[in-house]
Amino acid sequence: MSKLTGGYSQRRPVLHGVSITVAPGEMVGLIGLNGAGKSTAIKHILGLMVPQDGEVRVAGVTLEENRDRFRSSTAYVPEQPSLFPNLTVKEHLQWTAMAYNIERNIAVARMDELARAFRMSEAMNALPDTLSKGMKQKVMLMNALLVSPPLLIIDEPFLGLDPLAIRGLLEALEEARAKGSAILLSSHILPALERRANRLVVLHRGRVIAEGSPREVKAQAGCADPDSTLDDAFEALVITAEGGQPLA
Ligand SMILES: Nc1ncnc2c1ncn2[C@@H]1O[C@H](COP(=O)(O)OP(=O)(O)OP(=O)(O)O)[C@@H](O)[C@H]1O
Repeated sequence: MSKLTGGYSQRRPVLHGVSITVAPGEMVGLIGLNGAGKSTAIKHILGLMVPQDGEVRVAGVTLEENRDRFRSSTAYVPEQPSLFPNLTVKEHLQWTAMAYNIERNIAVARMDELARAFRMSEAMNALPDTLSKGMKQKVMLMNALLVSPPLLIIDEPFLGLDPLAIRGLLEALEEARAKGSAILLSSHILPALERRANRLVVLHRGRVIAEGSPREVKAQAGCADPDSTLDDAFEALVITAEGGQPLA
């Protein structure tokens, strides 16, 4: 998105001239306090909200220029899993494979790989109601990774996942990234982003207050100490943006 201003009312925009770029083969972490504007930015990128100013381009096109290309180039995993109650895990994946015209052999091999990566092999014939919260989230992630679209947007993927699932997810994302997917990850779990994201965008009150590699963001925050963490840097950036006031 480029110089985007937008929100829920014309009079009080939530985003003010926000630019976020995610290049193919790049994993970008979107971070910010509750209410900073992350979900609003994601809704604009998905074409669910109309910008007041600026534009969103996905795979080179705006929604108005090419609706099909814009929409089919993105897979989105929301924070709250939403699954079909009457479809098993495997049927969800088969349905996705069909909807996205993935060749049968490739889909079957990929489903096996994903089931192993997320330790879901034994749950493939289960219905959503019988799965734990984290397992439902895994099904959402497996569906998105099966499609492996040009742009993958994931909202707070780590909550509810056990440590091995987080590792499985990060490895699967790394693989998607290496194959050329652009990945935008919105999360409050900064250590995972610090280790894995190529770039970070820090949003505060609807504005980008820092951007760059984790190391660059720490430098922008004035965190010179090599032991300082991204959490330290984030706190320093927000305090500076608030004019030096301690956070309430
Ligand atoms: N449907 C809505 N109608 C009106 N205002 C909204 C709506 N959704 C969010 N907002 C407002 O927009 C601002 C940004 O909210 P947003 O959900 O984008 O934040 P966020 O960074 O995703 O926060 P969180 O980390 O809590 O998910 C907040 O001030 C919020 O109150």
